Amino acid sequence: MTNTWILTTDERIANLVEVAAAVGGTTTVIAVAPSAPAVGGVDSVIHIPTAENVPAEAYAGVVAGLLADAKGDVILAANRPAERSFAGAAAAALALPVIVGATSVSAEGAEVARYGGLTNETVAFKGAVLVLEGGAAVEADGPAAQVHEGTPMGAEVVDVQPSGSGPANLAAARRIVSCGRGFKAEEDLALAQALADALGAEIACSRPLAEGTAWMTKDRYVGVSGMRVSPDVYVALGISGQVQHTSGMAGSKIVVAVNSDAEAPIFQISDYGIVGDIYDVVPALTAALS
Ligand SMILES: Cc1cc2nc3c(=O)[nH]c(=O)nc-3n(C[C@H](O)[C@H](O)[C@H](O)COP(=O)(O)OP(=O)(O)OC[C@H]3O[C@@H](n4cnc5c(N)ncnc54)[C@H](O)[C@@H]3O)c2cc1C
Repeated sequence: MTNTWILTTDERIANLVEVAAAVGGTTTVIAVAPSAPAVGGVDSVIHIPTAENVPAEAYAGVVAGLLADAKGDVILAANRPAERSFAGAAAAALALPVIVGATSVSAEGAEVARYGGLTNETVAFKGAVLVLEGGAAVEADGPAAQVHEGTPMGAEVVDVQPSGSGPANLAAARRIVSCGRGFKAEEDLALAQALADALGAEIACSRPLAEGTAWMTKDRYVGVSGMRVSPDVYVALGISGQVQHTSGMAGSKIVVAVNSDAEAPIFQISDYGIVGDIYDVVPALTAALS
């Protein structure tokens, strides 16, 4: 029987627990954190305690060591920086493939988005490491954690510089206001933030605003190489709607787009479209919602 392992640094793994249920067998969480997170809906939790000022990534080898007998199993890692390190270490130790961008997973294989989400490939495997969005926090009543002590690699946190927008969990967000290259300056993103505040939404962006300008952190860009989101409402501001972006938000229930170009592709997948200048429309929307 194929079993599932979930690699995480916290309890934000609701999507992974759901995937594990689809795989079948037992589900074991390996949690690398200062204290054991409470996670329900799984069979067992192994807690690797982190020492003060040692980054979770430094325990990647310890995580891989715990998975020594898991070659035929399905290993799920949340799509976050430390967890991606665990995924790489596990895949290297077990000589398993790493699969990113799966849209569904079973014990035997996965459907994986290809060509920027234009098509899906069916991948068969006997054991694999999959990097998927973690999702919301799971409910608290889970099994008691077994502690596994391990020696980290020699790495130390010497400085912490919080990003302006703070860590995001877009996969769990019910409402998202997303900004594109229609914004001309970083300070103009305050318009989008005000709308997000009025809507109770998370702020997100297209890739150029995270990879090109670095106006937002990389955990806030949506798309085939960024985050996959499925909120109730996705508001796209000054985003053209290239497939590399829309494949990451296609699961949104309601899409609202504001764009000055009536021919912008984003309107083809929008439930509500406003042809107009974001610098006029966004403050008006915010005022109407406040
Ligand atoms: C391998 C690969 C992977 C990629 N992965 C991703 C990914 O994961 N996510 C992602 O987002 N992109 C990704 N991209 C990039 C993607 O192809 C697009 O270039 C990107 O999504 C465009 O971002 P944008 O819509 O913000 O900008 P643009 O395409 O430049 O669109 C800007 C839009 O703003 C509108 N606009 C301009 N001014 C205003 C105004 N004042 N008011 C209203 N509207 C205005 C314009 O009409 C235009 O439609 C990837 C590309 C490659 C090659």
